[in-house]
Amino acid sequence: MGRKNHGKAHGRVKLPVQETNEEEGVPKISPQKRSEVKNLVGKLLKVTSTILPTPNASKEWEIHLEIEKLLEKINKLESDMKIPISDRDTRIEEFINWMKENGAEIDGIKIAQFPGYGYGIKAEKNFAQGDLLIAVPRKVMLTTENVGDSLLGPLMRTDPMLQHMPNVALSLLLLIEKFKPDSFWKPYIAVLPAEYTTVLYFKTNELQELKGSPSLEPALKQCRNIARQYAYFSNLFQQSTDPGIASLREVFTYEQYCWAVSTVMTRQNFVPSSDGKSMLTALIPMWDMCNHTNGKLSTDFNAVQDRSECMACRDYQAGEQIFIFYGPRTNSELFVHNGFVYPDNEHDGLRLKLGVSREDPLQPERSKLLCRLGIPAAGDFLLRKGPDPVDGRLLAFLRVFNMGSEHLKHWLSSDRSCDLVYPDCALETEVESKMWKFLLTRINLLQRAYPTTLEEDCKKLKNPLLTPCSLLAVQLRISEKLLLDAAEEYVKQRIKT
Ligand SMILES: C[S@@+](CC[C@H](N)C(=O)[O-])C[C@H]1O[C@@H](n2cnc3c(N)ncnc32)[C@H](O)[C@@H]1O
Repeated sequence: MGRKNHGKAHGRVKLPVQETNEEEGVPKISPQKRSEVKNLVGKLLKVTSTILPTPNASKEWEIHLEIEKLLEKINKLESDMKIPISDRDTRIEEFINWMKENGAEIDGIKIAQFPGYGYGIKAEKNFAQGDLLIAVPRKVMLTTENVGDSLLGPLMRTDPMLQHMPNVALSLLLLIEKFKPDSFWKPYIAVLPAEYTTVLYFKTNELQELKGSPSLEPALKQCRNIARQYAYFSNLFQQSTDPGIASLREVFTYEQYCWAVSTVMTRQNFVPSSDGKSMLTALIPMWDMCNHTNGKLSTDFNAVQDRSECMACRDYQAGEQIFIFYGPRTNSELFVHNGFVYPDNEHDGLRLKLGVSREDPLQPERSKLLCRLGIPAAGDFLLRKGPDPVDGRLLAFLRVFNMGSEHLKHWLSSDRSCDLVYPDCALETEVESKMWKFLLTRINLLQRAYPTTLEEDCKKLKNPLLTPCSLLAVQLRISEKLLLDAAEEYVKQRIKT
């Protein structure tokens, strides 16, 4: 598909390396600095590959600090390869023309700035729910199907990371296209943000705002994974004798990798492959300018017209911002994977790590009953936002977790054990009361882990000097605390009755 549609844009062309800017190439760094980077990358690979036998937040933080120190040195050395950033604002018209020339249907909408959102899509006429808003032909999408035809093709066929992680492959492809002067996707890449507020862009003091939050651990994991990927590819590119890869080596820095990964993380979608047999990770120009709101998914792939179609998820008046629904994600997930927090999130929830201890003498019985219910004996459970914070899965786990041996025996021999997921299941009062008290203790422990109060956070949010990343961390803390407070109230009511 790629070769047929885009001709030489996908061909194996060597990236030019000159001494000036993004349009012409990237300035080189000295052989001495390159060798220093190589040395630091070796250390980075080692630190990022540390295996912790059990999850340990303070050890994870120590590792993060070590990683940060190495990355700081690497960034300094690689700063010679920095390129000036062009203003995306000045490239919008060219991008819109490119989209239309390539068959996109984008009448009645435009790209505009919205405070607090960056760019977004604005309605220029009225749209009714279900109307077609944006149609993007496959031709302009950047997908993992394009990787095979690119400089990465030979590596893709042998490298396990590229084969198993399509988002990584797409990130590297995006970098290749960014630095290819005649890239077909140049008008698209020119309107992408120059930087992001994903956790990869957080400074140590900004990440510290998450102290006590259950979101700190996944945020640190994300930083560690991306640093490891960078180290892995940096090493690989240094050693490769492939001329295509040698060109990639000249532009590959930690900063550029973070940019590419963050672009893919915050904008990716999935489309069917050209033969319809599998799903591809894809960047969909224009559609990816839409910001998120509560609602229903309203984008689909039209196989007949070979294009992605986005419908209005509600009525829109001319002048309004048009939103889409990204999917049911918690604020913690939006924070770690999408670089924003959505205070009105209907799908918000808080991850509770729960598990039956191997030391528990009743562990075999509990595990057996949980298994019967299709629930793992250890794992992540979600405490939901809203009037009904405990879903059936969590409820059943808590019940089984708090049963005595007689109760377990009863429920293991009962053919009604599936009822344990329902709130109105006729359960022994003793178990019910024990489990609500257990949940209350867990909620209180989480609440006490935060070093600040909700009032202090709300006050901090109003500080005009707060950086965008700190602002997100404080917003996340607030949404977590509000959720915990509401869940605490709910559980206290259950204990009373
Ligand atoms: C797919 S892009 C949307 C276009 C983006 N605003 C831009 O300027 O290119 C997703 C990014 O938009 C921002 N975003 C999307 N929905 C948002 C929301 N409801 N509130 C705040 N930021 C949002 C976040 O920065 C997110 O990473």
